Order: sequence, then structure tokens, then C-alpha cells
Amino acid sequence: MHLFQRSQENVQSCHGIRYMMKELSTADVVFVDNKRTVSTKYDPLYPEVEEVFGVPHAPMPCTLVWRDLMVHVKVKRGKLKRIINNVSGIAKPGTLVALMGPSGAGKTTLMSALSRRSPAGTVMDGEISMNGRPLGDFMHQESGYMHQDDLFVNNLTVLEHLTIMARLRMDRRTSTVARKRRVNQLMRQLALYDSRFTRIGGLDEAQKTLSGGERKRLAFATELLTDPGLLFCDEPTTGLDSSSAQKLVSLLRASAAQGKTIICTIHQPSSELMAQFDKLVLLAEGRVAFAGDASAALSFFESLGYQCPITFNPTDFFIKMLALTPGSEGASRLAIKSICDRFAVSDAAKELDMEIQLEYHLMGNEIEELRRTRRNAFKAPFFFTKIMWLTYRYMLVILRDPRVQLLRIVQKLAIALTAGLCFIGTAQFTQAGIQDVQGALFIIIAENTFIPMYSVLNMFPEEFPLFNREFKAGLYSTPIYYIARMIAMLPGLLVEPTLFTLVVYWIAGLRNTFYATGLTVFLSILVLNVALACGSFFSCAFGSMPVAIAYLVPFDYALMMTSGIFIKLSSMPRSVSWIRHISWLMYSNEAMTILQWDGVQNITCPVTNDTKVPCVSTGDEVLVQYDFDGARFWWDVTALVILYVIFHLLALLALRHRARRK
Ligand SMILES: Nc1ncnc2c1ncn2[C@@H]1O[C@H](COP(=O)(O)OP(=O)(O)OP(=O)(O)O)[C@@H](O)[C@H]1O
Repeated sequence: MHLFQRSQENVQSCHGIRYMMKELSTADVVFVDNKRTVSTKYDPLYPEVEEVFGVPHAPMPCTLVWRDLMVHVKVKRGKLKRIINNVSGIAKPGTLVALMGPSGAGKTTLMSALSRRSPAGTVMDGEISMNGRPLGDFMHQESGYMHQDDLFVNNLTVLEHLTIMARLRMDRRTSTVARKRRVNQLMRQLALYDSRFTRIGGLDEAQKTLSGGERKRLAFATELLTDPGLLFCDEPTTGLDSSSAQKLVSLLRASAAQGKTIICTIHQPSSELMAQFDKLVLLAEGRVAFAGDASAALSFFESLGYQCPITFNPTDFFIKMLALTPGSEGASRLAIKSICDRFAVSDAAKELDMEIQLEYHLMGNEIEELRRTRRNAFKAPFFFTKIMWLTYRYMLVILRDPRVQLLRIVQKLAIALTAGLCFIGTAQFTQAGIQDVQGALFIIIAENTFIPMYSVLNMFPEEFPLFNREFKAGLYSTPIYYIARMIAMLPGLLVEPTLFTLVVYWIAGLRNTFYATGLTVFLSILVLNVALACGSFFSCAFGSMPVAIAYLVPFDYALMMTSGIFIKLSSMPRSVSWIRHISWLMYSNEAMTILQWDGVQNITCPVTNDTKVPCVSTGDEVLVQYDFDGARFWWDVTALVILYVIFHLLALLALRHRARRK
């Protein structure tokens, strides 16, 4: 309770914003063209929601303190490179903090450390705590992180994206109505309501998509879904025109006014933008060159004898002072060191130090508050809820472009017709017919193997950046993503092989029994799924399509050569014949051959007087000719299922390894 009261006081005393908090927390505040306006005609997306719930709560106040922080990254041969050097600071509720400095000063590294989102290979020393708690995994639930480059599933609309994100991010105890209300509120507050049915992005030029500013606001809305008390924004205005940048910073300002703590890295903002920030931290060469009220930075530099020219924007001046001048790096480093050293003994630094000490002292007494926080700890959505909503997301993407799906089916039918026509009337119980039947079976197997296996190679590398970001944000685990991704593809994985196999089977006139037809279709579905699992494994293991192809081509040749169609399996050298045990082409070829020839007794032989001309007259002899065994049908099916499971498990492990390493 203590901490909450103290933080609330901070919020109110810091800016006298009690009035604003009340005002901004109502749902009818809309930002239009950088001006906050109150809509006169209230038009909520879900009217029933507002009636039930009324005014929302203020976010939980968050005070972030860091003391004597050092950050190193691992470079070659296990050596450590120091990026952040003995940095201390504090960010309180209701404040908008700007983290500025020249390129390479360490802004992103510091912010990643403060948000507990540092990449693997980062070594930290020093203290960071939020509301008295040393940083832990809770940071992913209790803080938001807006990345510089916004990543979305482009084909979704704004409303679909926010609805799905609400399902993945918000506490599972939140009711459906409350979730809808939050989505509604955010779309209205961030001026996205009119674009709610607009697609976020995409390559279709005929489709209207979001502008750069709208994408940034959508990224901001996504982070605000859980209403975190602490928000990190990495260069939120980069790539925006001045009006959109102003609009976005006004939104950050308004959120801070609601009681949030917001830390932003920012590149040389205009004076107008800078005026919206309360606190400024200037970094140079991994050290603090200034930290305190944004308005006091100029006086500090003046006290060192550095006068900002009247024609200069102060932020340009700070960066100029703290950047290395090309050609005289040594002198620049000395000047920067001197500024940082003098800040370390300045009144502003002492004041900051005292504030930090006081915060630590007060935090020591917050045990009761900690207990309360733990009791109300965030409860993530259930495993199956996440799978369901992620599957929905990927299914939407597939369904969004029905023309592509239709084209794929038309293409499959065209290939099936072409292939089938080559075999028309040839599948007979004759000596020539044996080769024709085996050829038709191999066409079915090859078509269901190679196209699916290669087409999936690009999928995981393409989706990896978004997956990795959402995985790191704790939205879902690798198995959840992987399972959802596979389930979303399932309809296509059933329809395509079924259509192709039935068309070829029918035109080629293969064995006309329900048992043989049904099981051949089943086997072709299995073959396609094993091939896709194998492609997924190569895609996850090698991370890029060209590398994956380089390894997959020799692998698939080896599988094809041991399929039993090109070389007699018993005549292969032992050193390579073992490969057939992992060849789904061999297992499916054997199983489909059994279905065609099992019990056949009447294969006709050519009429000739030469008794030495060999003749295969029964199905069993056909199987012997290919080194197949009629008793192994169900073993073949089992082997295909085992390969399916193994390839998927390997793919999952490879993806997990990749995600943890990045
Ligand atoms: N993993 C790493 N290995 C080696 N050097 C690194 C690594 N990460 C960061 N650095 C170096 O640390 C310094 C600070 O990087 P950081 O990205 O934090 O700077 P920044 O202030 O955010 O720069 P910018 O404004 O250009 O994004 C840079 O010189 C960068 O090259």
C-alpha cells in the first residue's frame, strides 16, 4: 500500500496532472491531428461494454531504479566488450524520460538491460529494480517494449490484430467484454478506430494499408493492451514525418500523464518534441553525460563553458558535443570524458544519487506490497487458448488471399491431369503394365514430396523475426507457435494430396477397389506431411532458404535413390543402403506397391516359344522383383508416422535452439 500511495503522489506532484489523469482515462478522448479532442457524439464499438464497466483503472505505478550498471557483450574468443560503464538513474511514474546520445553511445544496450530484454551473450553487473523487486521474468508482463522497427502479420486488419493480441497478452481472468472494451478504447484513443478494418500491410497495391504513423500507433496500442505501468520505446519517431512524430510523442506524453513511466531512446528531436519530455539522460561512450530535468541540461553545459549558439536546436548541440568528430577522435574522447567526469561530481548527479538512495531505502520497507503484488500475479492464457488464437491468426492469413489457394488447387489439378494422361489405359496386368503402375505410384509420391518440402523452406526464416520478438516478449513458447503454424496449414495438407492422388489414380486406372484407393490416398497424405515435416526441419535448422536448399538437395537425392524404383535395394552397397530406413519414399513406395499387387494372380506373359524369356505372373513376384515384402504394409505406415514425429521434433528443437541463441 505504501509504495502505491507514494507512487501516486509522485504522479500527482510531478506534473499536477490529477485532473488530466481523470480526463484522459475516459474512453472518449481521441487524438486527431495532434490535438486532443473530446468527441461530442459517443460511438463505442461495443456499446454494451462501456455500460457494464464504466471508467477504467489507472495503470500500476512503476518506479525503475538502476545503480552502478555495467553492461558487457561477449565478442570473439569469449572476450568481453564494455558497452555501458557505471550508469545510475531513476524513472518515476508520470514521467517521460528521453534517452539521448550520439550513435553508438549505448542507448539501445542500456534500454534492453533496463527492460530485461538483452540479447544472449550480454553480461550485466549492478542493480536494477522495479518497485523494489530485482528485475525478473515478470518484466515481460509488467512492462511494454515498443521496438524501433514494427513487425506485424501484414494481412490482418487493425481490429483482428488487436483482438488476437488481447487474447495472447491479457490475463486469462479478463472477461471477453473487458477485452473488447480495451481494444475499443485503444483504437479510439490512438485514432485507429476509422482504420479498424484496414489491413496493416501487404504487397497487394490495390489494398489500402496503414501509413507509417498508423503502424507506430498500432505498435503502441499493442503494448498498451495490458496497460503496463512501465513502457520502453526504442526510437519511436524514426521514419515519421514531423506531424506524425509530434502526434506519437503527444500520445506518449498523455500516457505518462495517466501515471505510466515511459523511457524513450530518441534521435535529435525538434525543440517542440523535446518540450514534451520531463527528464533527459544523455549518454556518451557508455557513460552518463547528463541526467536530470530536461530543462536543466542547457544550464549544465553552460556551467562547463559550452554555450549553445542561438541558432542551434539544443538537442543538436548536445549531440554535437558528445559525438566523436571524424579525424580528431582522440580529442573528442578526452572532451567527452571531461563532460562525463564533471557531471559525476555535479549537483545534478548528487541530487540523482540522493533520489536513488531514498528510493532504495523506501523500497526496503515494501515487503507487504510485494506480497500483495505476488498474490495478484499475472496469469497467462492457457496453452490451448494460445494455440487456438495463433492458429486463427495464421488461418486468417491463408484465407485472406483465396485466389492464391484457388490457384494452388488449379495447379495441382493441372499437374495431375498431365501426369494422369501419360498413364491412361496403361495400368494393366501385363508385363509392361507393371512398370506403368509403378511409374504412376512414383509420380504420386514424388509430387507429394518435393513441392511441399521445398515450399516450406522459406516459411520459418521469413516468420522468424516476428516469432522471435513475440517469443522473447513471453507471448507464447516455441511448441505453441510451431503447433499452431502446422494446424493452420492442415486443411491444405489434406485437400491437395487427396485431389492430386484421386485424379491420377482414376485417370491411370489403378486398382479399382475402395480399400486400395482409400489407403493410397491416406498414404499420399502421410507422404506429404512427412515431406513437409522434413522441409520444416531443414528450414528451422539452417535459418535461410539458400543454405537449407544446399543441404536438402543431396539429402533428397539419397532418399530418392533408395526408394526402390531406380535401383534394386538388395544390390545396393551396404555403405549407402541404410539410407532407405529413413526414406519415406521407400516406405510409401513399398506400401502403395503392396496395395496394387497384393493377391494378383493373373499377370499375362507374352506369347513366345522362347521359355527363357522371364515372366512375372503374380503380384507376389512383382513385390520380390522390387525387393518389397507383402507383410510389411502396416510396418511401412508405422515407419511413416515415426518419421513424421521425428522430423517435427527435430524441427521444434532446432527452432527452440535458434530462438534461445538470438
Ligand atoms: N553484441 C555486440 N557486439 C559487439 N559490439 C556491440 C554489440 N552490441 C552493441 N555493440 C556496440 O556497442 C555500442 C553501443 O551500441 P548501441 O546499439 O547500444 O548504441 P546506440 O546508442 O543505440 O546506437 P544507435 O543510435 O546507432 O542505435 C556500439 O558501438 C555497438 O557497435
